[in-house]
Amino acid sequence: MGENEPRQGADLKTQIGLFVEMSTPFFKEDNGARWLLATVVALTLLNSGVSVAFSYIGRDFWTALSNKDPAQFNIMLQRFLSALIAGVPVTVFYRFEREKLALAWREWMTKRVMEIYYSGQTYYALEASKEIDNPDQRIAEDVRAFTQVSLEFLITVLTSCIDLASFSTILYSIYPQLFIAIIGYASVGTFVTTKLGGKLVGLNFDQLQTEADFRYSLIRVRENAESIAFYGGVQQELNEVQRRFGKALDNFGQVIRAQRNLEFFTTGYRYLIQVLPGFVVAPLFFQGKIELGVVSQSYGAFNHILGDLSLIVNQFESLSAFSAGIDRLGEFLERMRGMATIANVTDNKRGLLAAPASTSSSPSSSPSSVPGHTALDSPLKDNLLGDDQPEQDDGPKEGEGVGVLTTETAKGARLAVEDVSVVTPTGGRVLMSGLSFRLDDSERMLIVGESGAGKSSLLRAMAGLWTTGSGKIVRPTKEEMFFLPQRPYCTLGPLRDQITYPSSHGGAEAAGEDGDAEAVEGTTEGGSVADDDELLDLLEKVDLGRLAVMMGSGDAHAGLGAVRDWSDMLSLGEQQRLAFARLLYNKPTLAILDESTSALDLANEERMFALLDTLPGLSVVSVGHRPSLVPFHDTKLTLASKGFKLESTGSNRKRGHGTGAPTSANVAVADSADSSASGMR
Ligand SMILES: Nc1ncnc2c1ncn2[C@@H]1O[C@H](COP(=O)(O)OP(=O)(O)OP(=O)(O)O)[C@@H](O)[C@H]1O
Repeated sequence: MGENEPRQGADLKTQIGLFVEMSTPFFKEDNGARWLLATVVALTLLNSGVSVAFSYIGRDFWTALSNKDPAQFNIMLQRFLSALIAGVPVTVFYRFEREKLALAWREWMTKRVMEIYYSGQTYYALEASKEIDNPDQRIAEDVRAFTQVSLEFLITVLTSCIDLASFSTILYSIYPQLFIAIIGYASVGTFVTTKLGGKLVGLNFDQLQTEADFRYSLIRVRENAESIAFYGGVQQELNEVQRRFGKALDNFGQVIRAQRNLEFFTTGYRYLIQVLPGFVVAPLFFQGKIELGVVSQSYGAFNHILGDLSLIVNQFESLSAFSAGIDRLGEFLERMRGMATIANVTDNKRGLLAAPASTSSSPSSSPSSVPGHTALDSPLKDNLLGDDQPEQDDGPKEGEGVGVLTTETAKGARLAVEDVSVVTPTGGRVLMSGLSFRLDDSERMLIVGESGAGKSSLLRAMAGLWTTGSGKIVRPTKEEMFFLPQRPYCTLGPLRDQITYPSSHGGAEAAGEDGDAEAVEGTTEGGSVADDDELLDLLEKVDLGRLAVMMGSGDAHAGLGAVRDWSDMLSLGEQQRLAFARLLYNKPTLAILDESTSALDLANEERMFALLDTLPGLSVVSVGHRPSLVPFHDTKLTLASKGFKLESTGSNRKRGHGTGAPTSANVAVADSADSSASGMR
């Protein structure tokens, strides 16, 4: 995860703007939220009333006691009990409704941020751009802190306003000059505190980041434990984890030093309050114009008001942590909003938290939200391209501005690559240019070439993940296309989900995924919409039938509901075979396979390719190094540093549908490619 340069917090005006932009949409969009807020405000007022009532009742109670007045004492006792009956529910509900609002706000905001993050290919683009560190922490932690602290702050401000209104009147009536003195004192205090403590905002920002980086390094070791153990690389990992921990500690050292410096002022500020009112009203007292009781009353009022006016001085440390959180969240949302993938589907004027039009439903139900089966309709041009980069008609050359590789989807289409150049999104390296070919119904093409030649990158362009370059790619809709990435991916959830992924109807509900701990390890109930027999049949086909039996302790149907860490448990080859079962289940018309049999023995490889024949009309583009792959394909595209070459493999494989040899279109392209294979790198 990227480790950004230490940064300064945004200025106050920007922060206030960000705060308003991030805090208002919940209350604008959700009627229930407005009611809840109104209830909380009303209960805050009532709660203040309860405190005042108790203070008066307490005063009279003690007066009756000291006056030895039993009748008055009994009356006060009754009043106290009545106030207790009325006051307790107010105080309890005041707290409960506040927590309820905080919970509802967090739920709304976290869901909205996740919708934005998972819409289109934002999560992928953000990861590729490396510009935002630890999005996980921003979604999980920063949103929670934002909603909670905002609410606390709102309540504090509200209570302070009520307090201020009541005690200002008292103080002003005692001595107007004292009132003016208090305003001046609080203003100077606030100004000096913000100046002295300004550094804390940036330091708190860095603290959040360094802590997240440290946590990420620990998670990486856990996730790659086996590889690290094989390499014996634990010392190096430990060094890195310690380095990151050291950075977090160093920064925290700076935080406490900045806090210490600030406290020299704030502590003095607080002590001075003890003599300041006396200093102002003493002349009046010495002249006999006021009594000692008035001096003591003015002290009480002064302290109340100063407490209210000194919110910033007293709360600066927590406010600075809060403002660092605003910064991180604002940066995250702004970066996502800046991406074409979001900008295309939303109205930018509606603000940072506007819902992406493409994800009105929950992110998990959208196939575009998950790796492995990519959304193909929203290219990431701004993110992967940067702003103001010119479009090019001709193939780009090294060092030139980067153009846009356009992609078109057409239902029922296969694949047409028209004069395509692919450029790396960072560094602008031209991987290939002037590439054209067409893949028809049932045709299969193998892409080969030296490591780093750009094979996977061409697949990324076909999937719409990379749009840097030029030319046009026509492909089927995302539902008709299936992509098996180089690294097999196993989703969290039961075995059933591993086969149906990314179709969401396979078993998320069946696995009881509403947050129960059972989803981590164990066996879940069946009851999926998907036909379990069909799923077991698919497992048999890819030679994984015993897996379900084993997981279900002899009952294969029960085994489909077993939840394990599949990526960890299954061998690479087993995961690759599982991916083929997934492909068969999803029945695409175009399959894109990136070295998807690299971990299989030759017999299993043949078996997997034979399974592809069972999907009628399926066209395949695969990438692979092994010569054994050639007979399973009709054409071969060779990518090399000097150019590319497209040729027939001469395979006489039996097709499910279509002709037995490369089409005339392909042959024509192959010829021209042969003669003009140039313009690369
Ligand atoms: N996000 C990126 N930004 C810049 N360069 C990248 C990025 N991703 C990959 N590259 C570079 O692009 C080149 C082509 O990578 P690609 O993964 O397409 O190679 P490949 O032909 O599939 O290699 P292999 O056979 O080793 O998998 C490599 O030099 C790689 O370092």
